[in-house]
Amino acid sequence: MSSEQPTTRSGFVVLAGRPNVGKSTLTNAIVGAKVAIVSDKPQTTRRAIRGVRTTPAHQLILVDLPGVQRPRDVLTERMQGRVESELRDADAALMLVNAEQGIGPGDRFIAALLKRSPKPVVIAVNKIDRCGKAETAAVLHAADELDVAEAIFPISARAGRGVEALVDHLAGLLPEGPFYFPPDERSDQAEHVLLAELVREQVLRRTRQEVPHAVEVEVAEIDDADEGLIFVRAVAWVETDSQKGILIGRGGRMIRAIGTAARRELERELGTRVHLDLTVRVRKSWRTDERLLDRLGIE
Ligand SMILES: Nc1nc2c(ncn2[C@@H]2O[C@H](COP(=O)(O)OP(=O)(O)OP(=O)(O)O)[C@@H](O)[C@H]2O)c(=O)[nH]1
Repeated sequence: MSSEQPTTRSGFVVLAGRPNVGKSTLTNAIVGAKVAIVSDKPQTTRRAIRGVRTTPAHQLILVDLPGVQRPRDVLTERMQGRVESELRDADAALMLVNAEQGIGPGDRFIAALLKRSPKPVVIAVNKIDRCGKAETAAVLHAADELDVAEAIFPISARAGRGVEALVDHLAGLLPEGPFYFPPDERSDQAEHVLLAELVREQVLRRTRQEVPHAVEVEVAEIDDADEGLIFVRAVAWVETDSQKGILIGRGGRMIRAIGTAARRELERELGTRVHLDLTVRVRKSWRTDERLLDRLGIE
């Protein structure tokens, strides 16, 4: 008779994919909680957010990478560096492609990047809820022709279709070993970063064109000294006075709407009443300000 402990598997899977393919939605579906914000604007994800999924048998840690892009400014250069270093430290890579759009040059660029690493690569073809059978089959075939993946899964991250089969396969790629995080932990994001992301999500929902990408949110203070009420002071940084004007809106209407919606999200997250103090401030070219990027937690 053996008295050995059942073996567990644990490890890191990096998520790569063009902007807007559904990486955040899939992270949330796998983890079973909202750990990454979702928006219909590309390039929403700026940080490598880890979602942690734990079962008795495995712990799968997802590193939700920013949309892979050629370096353009300090911000995207940092993202690029992040992709490469995360790949080095991961056990496998999961490349997400968009079934609705098919395989394009951006996907080929990512596939080439992944091919340079010896780590196993799995492709998930997402948004199959938007496609017919023949269309999905054509994209699965095109994904296979990228010649990078050892397995390909059709999924709908939004509807949860195919996600369990994908997770089972990924779990099998993880090495045997103890868990990195306590079983009830789902993310390693600092609280102020998560709260700032929830505020930024509401900004993204309500703004258009260049404004969404010009905004960064910093949570400067979280004070829970009052019973049953948490005070959160947040600053929305923009790059120009005109962006500030847009964000504040006529008579302050826009910032009030953002603040009200964000406060509800914070209350849901924190499980208590929240007083949100949200101001808009201009910092010319914060994207190239290394010190501010450090303070905002963008590595
Ligand atoms: N129909 C459909 N829409 C989806 C699916 N998965 C994600 N979406 C939508 O696609 C959009 C982008 O999703 P995100 O999860 O924010 O994409 P992302 O890859 O994290 O985006 P970046 O932050 O730009 O890297 C959102 O509007 C999602 O609701 C899916 O399976 N089906």
